[in-house]
Amino acid sequence: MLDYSMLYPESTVSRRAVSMDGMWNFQLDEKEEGIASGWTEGLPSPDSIPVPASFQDFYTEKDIREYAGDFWYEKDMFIPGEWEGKKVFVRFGCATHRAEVFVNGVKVTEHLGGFLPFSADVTDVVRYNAQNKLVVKVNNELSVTNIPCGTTITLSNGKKMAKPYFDFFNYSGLQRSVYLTAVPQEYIFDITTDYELCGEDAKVSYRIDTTGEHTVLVTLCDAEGNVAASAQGKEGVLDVKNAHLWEVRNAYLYSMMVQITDGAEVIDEYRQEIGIRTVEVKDTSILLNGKPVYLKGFGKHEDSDIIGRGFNIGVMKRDFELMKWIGANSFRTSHYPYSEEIYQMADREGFLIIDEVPAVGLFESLMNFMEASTGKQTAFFEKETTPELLKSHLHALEEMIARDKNHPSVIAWSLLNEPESTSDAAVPYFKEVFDKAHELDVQKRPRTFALVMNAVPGTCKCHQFSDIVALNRYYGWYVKGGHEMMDAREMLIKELEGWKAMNVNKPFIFTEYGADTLASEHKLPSVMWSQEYQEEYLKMTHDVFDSFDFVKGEQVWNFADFQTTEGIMRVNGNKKGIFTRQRQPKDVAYKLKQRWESLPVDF
Ligand SMILES: CCCN1C[C@@H](O)[C@H](O)[C@@H](C(=O)O)C1
Repeated sequence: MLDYSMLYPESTVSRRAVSMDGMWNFQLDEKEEGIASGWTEGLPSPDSIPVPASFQDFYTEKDIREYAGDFWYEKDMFIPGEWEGKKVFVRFGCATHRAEVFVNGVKVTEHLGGFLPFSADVTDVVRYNAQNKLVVKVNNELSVTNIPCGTTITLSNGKKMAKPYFDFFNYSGLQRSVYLTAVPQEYIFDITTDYELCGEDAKVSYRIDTTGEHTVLVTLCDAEGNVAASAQGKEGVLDVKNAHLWEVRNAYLYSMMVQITDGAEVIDEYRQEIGIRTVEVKDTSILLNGKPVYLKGFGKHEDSDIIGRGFNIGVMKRDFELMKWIGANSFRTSHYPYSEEIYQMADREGFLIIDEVPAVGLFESLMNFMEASTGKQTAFFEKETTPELLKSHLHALEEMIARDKNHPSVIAWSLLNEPESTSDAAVPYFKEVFDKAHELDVQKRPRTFALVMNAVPGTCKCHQFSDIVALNRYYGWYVKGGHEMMDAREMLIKELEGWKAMNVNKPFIFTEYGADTLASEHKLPSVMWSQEYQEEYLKMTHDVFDSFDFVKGEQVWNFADFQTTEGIMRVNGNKKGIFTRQRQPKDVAYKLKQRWESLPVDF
């Protein structure tokens, strides 16, 4: 069990959640002098910067964009007198990739992992009815002992630089909202739900974790506010008659009200939206509420102009409108858990999410997938650092499942992305990760990982752990691109024939396939990077998918163009988007819309 609650910050009759978003003081600490120089009491010569946001794209200096090392944030926070007697926390949506938190000069917590929330209990260090000094030291260096993996080099001028083992920019900072929260001394710590369908009715099993022993009441209301069921006790089952199920692209949310009571007094109260649905794998089908579903959608990134990987509520709204327009029903949170608000929106809009832990870059090379496409074998999991990496990986997995477990939109866990999975050493590592996910998730959702290109029939030693086999494949781009596409098609068919011959009897989905495309490029006949080529590539790939009945999902890489490190393979970022980074359609979006709107519903 984590030592901080993962419940989303909410104000209720017993709680307060105050946003600290806005301009914060900010200062780089290239000499790593901050601790010794007393920055924990306040920054000596700060700039000011928005939170939530990555810091890299605000400035004009390349040294700042490429900065790797320590950097500090500072914010004054007023703690009202009426909070005295409650427990007071500072809750970070994330701090990328690690943080130490100080209040009034006292260290209150630290956290490793850049894409999940954590809280600092500041009850005993704050002054009430007064301003308090919050200072956060963040560090964005990469290594092979934390996820996502990479390394940090030192340039000839002594400056550090991140070298990711992954294909997205190492944006960092306080990239999600920060809240000041107050809860009663006895409060609701966690809520866990599970579902069973019984004809027209449903059973909602629940467990409520609190910090005390008073009575717990649970009331489930339908969307009209009518009580659908209620129960007393920290664990129980709510019998819901004529349950209105949560369906793909046809969401229905109930409101679960949880109260800790002492007679008529409400000690703590928290409300969470839930969707009654089941998800399971049966043979080669993915079943939602017992009915087969075919995943249509994307690999995405939390990525946009100016604020980088900062949570952008407007981009979130536009992305969902575009996904509805194009006929998608799902996306993978490649390659890290996204902001909570995105899952809340998917719950409301009826989108299916494959929730991915930031285990990317677990392959022994900088351009990992390029090495993989050459069949290069690496013993990534035989390093002496592997045990420490596994510890970080399992902790991030525990946080992700604790945070996202009650979202009806989350239908599967992606536990690694393009790891090295062809060596014997990978097998025990994968077993630990997959077993942990099964143990932590009361709903026992399907588990998967994205197979990199050298993980094919006969070489991959780890797809045995997957409930859904997810393939990242680029036949026609990284392999046999251009006029050789006819041979790429044959290679894709050959691989799928190979999987078919293995009688894996699991659903296969493509979690990546795509072609870099400049929205400015038209060419007849086509050439790679032209809009015409992206269309030809997707048509070839889809035609092959349609001839294998165990293919149960297609998630194009990528929803939108996104920022990567600079290099000879990237034109100011990855251009495989169906939409531009500014969320405007490339020509192929209209073809994809036609395909997805014409695909049969049942598979
Ligand atoms: C084996 C494919 C790996 N895949 C990872 C993803 O993060 C990259 O952006 C993508 C690409 O190269 O476009 C390749």
